[in-house]
Amino acid sequence: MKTTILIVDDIHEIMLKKFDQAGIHYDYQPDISREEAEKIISNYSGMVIRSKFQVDKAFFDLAPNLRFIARAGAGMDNIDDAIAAQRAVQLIPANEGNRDAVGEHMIGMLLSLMNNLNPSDQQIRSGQWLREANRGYELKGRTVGLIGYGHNGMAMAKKLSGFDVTVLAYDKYRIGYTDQYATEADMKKIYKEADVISFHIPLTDETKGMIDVDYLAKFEKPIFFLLGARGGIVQVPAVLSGLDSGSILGAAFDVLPVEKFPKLAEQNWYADLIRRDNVILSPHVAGWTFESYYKLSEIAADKIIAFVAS
Ligand SMILES: O=C(O)CC[C@@H](O)C(=O)O
Repeated sequence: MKTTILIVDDIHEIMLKKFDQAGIHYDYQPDISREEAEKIISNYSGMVIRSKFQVDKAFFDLAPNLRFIARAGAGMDNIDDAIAAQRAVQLIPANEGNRDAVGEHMIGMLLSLMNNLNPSDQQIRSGQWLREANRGYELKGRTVGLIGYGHNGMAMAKKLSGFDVTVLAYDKYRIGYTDQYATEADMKKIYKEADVISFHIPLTDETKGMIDVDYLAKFEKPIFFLLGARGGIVQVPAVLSGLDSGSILGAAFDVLPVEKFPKLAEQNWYADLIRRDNVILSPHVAGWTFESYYKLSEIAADKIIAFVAS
């Protein structure tokens, strides 16, 4: 079957240009609904997605000719990878495309938390000039624990290298590496030494809800907590308890277990989360820059072209 790709989400035109140059056929249908995609997917050998819909067993059953699914993004949690493996459908992520964006965003959130930028900005807008209440903390000399050391974790470590911090990285799947930006560590060392923790791991059956009260209780020092991976890995009430007890000094969430309104506002932890000055939130945009929009599409296109040629 000739390679024909269905692109079901909004991508940068660089991808289409690259496919044109490589002579690859595609249908660019960024507004297609899942129902419409289900009707036509059997005609395609490849698919490009972002976060639009879950590619589950029901969808795979309608796609007997599919050889690959590429994601113009990093996380592949909206694809059933077990079914993909069973059906020999290659999954192609493009995580190199937004790692810089995520690293910069998470460091921005951290610096903002450590220097009270959000509350002080709001205070000035409401006529309050409070200096002592806004005394900040410095990052220099602290230890940052990275949990997950793939593309995103490594980009974060590299960006932290100018801050005079110690970076400890734990990755269950990368034992025995060394690089100039982070020191490999087990979780025991991170629990003991980290002042800041940042998660760079995917959402899987194993990681779902893993950041709970017991997990957070293992950290021996008060920590700043950063989450820019997937909201599904955290139990938000556990972080709120840590903020109450002082074992968490501040928390930054670019992702939440439930995203978008109105569902987010219906969560029983939402009101408690948003009332706090030492919490900073962004709407799943850490990897969402003008530059990453281009790079994600460019990298996904290059990987698809290489896969098709192989
Ligand atoms: O495309 C998106 O909406 C998600 C972006 C990001 O979380 C990713 O997995 O690359």
